Amino acid sequence: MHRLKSFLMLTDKGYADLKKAIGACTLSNLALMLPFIITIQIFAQLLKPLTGEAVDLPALWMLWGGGIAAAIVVFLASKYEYKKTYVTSYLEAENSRLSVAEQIRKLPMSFFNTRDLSELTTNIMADCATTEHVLSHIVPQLFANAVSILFICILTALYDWRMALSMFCTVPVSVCIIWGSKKVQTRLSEKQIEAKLNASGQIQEYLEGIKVIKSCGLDGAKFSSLNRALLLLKKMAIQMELGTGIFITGAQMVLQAGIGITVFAGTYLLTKGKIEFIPLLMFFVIVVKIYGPLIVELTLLPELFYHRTATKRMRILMNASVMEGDAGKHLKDWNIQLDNVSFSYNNQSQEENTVIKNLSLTIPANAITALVGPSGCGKSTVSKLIARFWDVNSGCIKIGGIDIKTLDPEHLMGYMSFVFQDVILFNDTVYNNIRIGNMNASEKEVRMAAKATCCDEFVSKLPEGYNTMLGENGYTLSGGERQRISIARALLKNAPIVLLDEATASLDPENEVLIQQAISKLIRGKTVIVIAHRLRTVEGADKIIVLEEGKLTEEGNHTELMQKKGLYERLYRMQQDSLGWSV
Ligand SMILES: Nc1ncnc2c1ncn2[C@@H]1O[C@H](COP(=O)(O)OP(=O)(O)OP(=O)(O)O)[C@@H](O)[C@H]1O
Repeated sequence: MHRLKSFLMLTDKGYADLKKAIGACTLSNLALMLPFIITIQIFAQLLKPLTGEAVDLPALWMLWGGGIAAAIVVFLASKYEYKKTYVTSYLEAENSRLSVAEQIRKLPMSFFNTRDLSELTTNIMADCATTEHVLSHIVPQLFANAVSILFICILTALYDWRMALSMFCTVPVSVCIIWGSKKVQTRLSEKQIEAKLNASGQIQEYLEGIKVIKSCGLDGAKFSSLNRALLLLKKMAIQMELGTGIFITGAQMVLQAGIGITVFAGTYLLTKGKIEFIPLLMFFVIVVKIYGPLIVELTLLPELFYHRTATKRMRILMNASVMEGDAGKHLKDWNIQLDNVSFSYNNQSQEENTVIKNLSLTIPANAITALVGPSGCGKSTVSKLIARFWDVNSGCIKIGGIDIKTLDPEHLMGYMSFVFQDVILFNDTVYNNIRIGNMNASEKEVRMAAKATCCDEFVSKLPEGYNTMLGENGYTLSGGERQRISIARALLKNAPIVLLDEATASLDPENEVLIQQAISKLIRGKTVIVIAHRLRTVEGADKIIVLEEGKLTEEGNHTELMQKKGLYERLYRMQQDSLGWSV
C-alpha cells in the first residue's frame, strides 16, 4: 500500500483519505450485493413449487423486508462512498497542484532551463487532473471490485468449487493479457503525451508570437507547423485508442468465454446429477452479474498504466532537489565578493560552455557598481549568480562574508530588489502590482512609493485609478509606465541591495528622465549593481567592472578607465561616435 502512496504522489492526508475511499467503495460494492443475494433467495423460494416443495411465506416476507433494508443500506453506503472518493480526490488534487507550484518556487533556475512553460502548465493542470481522475474513478473501484470478486469467488467455491472454477478460470488469463500489454501501452502513452505537449507548446508559441507572426508574414508557415502538431496529436490519440482497444477487447473476449464454460460445466454437472437445478440457476445469475465488475476491472488497469506515464514528468519535478539554505542567518554587511567563480548554464565544465571563468571581484557596500562589457560577456549572469537564481559550479560568492550557498534563496531574496528591462506585471490592480514589493505595506506607503517613482500622474488618468485592472502582463500600459511600476515595487521593498539590469535601455528620453528620477530615489544609500549597455548612463558609478568573455578585464571609475585606454575606453568612444548616427 505504501508503494501506492509514492506511485500516486499523495500527501499523508491524501493517502489516509485514499484508504478510507477504498474502504468506502468496498463497503458500497458489498452493500450492492445484498439486494442481489436477497433476490436470489426470493427467486429460490418462488421456484420451490417446481420441485414439489411449498413456498415458505414468512421467510418470503422476511426477504421482502430485508430487500427494503438492503436498499437503505445501499443508499447510505453509496453516499459515504461518494463523499470519500470524489470529494477527497478533488481536495487532494488541489493539494497536489499547490505542492507542485510550491516545489516550482523552490527549484533552482537550472531546472527550468531544460523545460518550457507549456510543460510546466501541463504538470500543474493536466497531470494533477490525471491524478484526480485516478483517485476518484480508478484506484478505489479497482480495489473494491477486486475485494468483491474475491468475496464472491470464495462464497461460490465453498458452495461448489467446480462451478466456481468454471466461472473464474478465464480471469487470470485476461488479466495476464492486459498486464502483458503494459509495455506497448506505455510506449503508446509516451508518444501520445509527447504529441500533446508538442501541440500545447505550438499553440502557446503561436498565441504569444502572434504579433511577430503577423508582422513577418509567417501566418502560413507557423500555422502549418501548428496544424502538423495537431494532426500528429490526432494520429497518436487514434493509435492509443486502437492499441489499448485491441488488448482490452481481446481480454474481454477471453473473459466472457467464462460464461460459456460455466454454462457448459453446469449443464454437464446437472446431467450427471452432481448439481441441482435451482443452485445451477443461481450460478447462472451470479455469472452474468459478476462479469460486469470483472470487465470494468479490465478497463481500469490500462488507465493505471497511462497514469504512470502521464505523471512521469511530474514525478521528476517533485523529486528534483530544491535549493536549500539557512533562513535564520542574518546579513549585516552588504559587501559582495566573488572568489574564483566559474559557471556554465548546462553544468558542464568544457571551456566553450563556461560563461563565467575564474571570476574574482568585489562589489563594495553602499556604493554604485556598474557591470559593463560587450553583449554576451556575462553581465546578467553575474547578477543572477549573486541573487542565487543559479548556484556557481566552482568558487564562491559571499555577501558580508557569508557564502550565499548557505542561505535559503527566499531569505536571500529578501535582501534584494530587482529592476529588469523586461517588467513582469500580474493581471491584477495597479495597487496590488506595486504592493507585491512588500505585502505588509500600508496603503499610504504604497501610494508614497508610487508618487516617488512618478507613477501617480499616469495612474490618476486610468479609469479606476489604483484599482484599475492591468490585464495580462499589464498590456494596457506603455513600456515606461510598466518600468515605473516595477521601480515603485522595488522602492516599497526597501531592500539593502538593488540590482538594475538594463532598466532604462529601451525608453524614450522623456521616460528615461522620469525613470532616472525614480531610480535615484530607489538607490539612495543602497548597495547598487547596475548592468548597462550605454556607458554614458554609468559614468557616475563609484566603481565600473569591465567583463569580457566571462572574465574581468578592467576595473576602476570612469576617469581611471578612460585613462587606461583599454576595452572600456574603446566601447565608450564607439558609443559616443554612434550618437551622431542617424537614419
Ligand atoms: N538561460 C541560459 N541558458 C543557457 N545559456 C545562457 C542562458 N542565459 C544566458 N546564456 C548565455 O550566457 C552567456 C552570457 O549571457 P548574459 O545574458 O549573462 O550576457 P550579457 O553580458 O548580460 O549580455 P547582454 O548584454 O547582451 O544582455 C551568453 O552566451 C548567453 O547566450
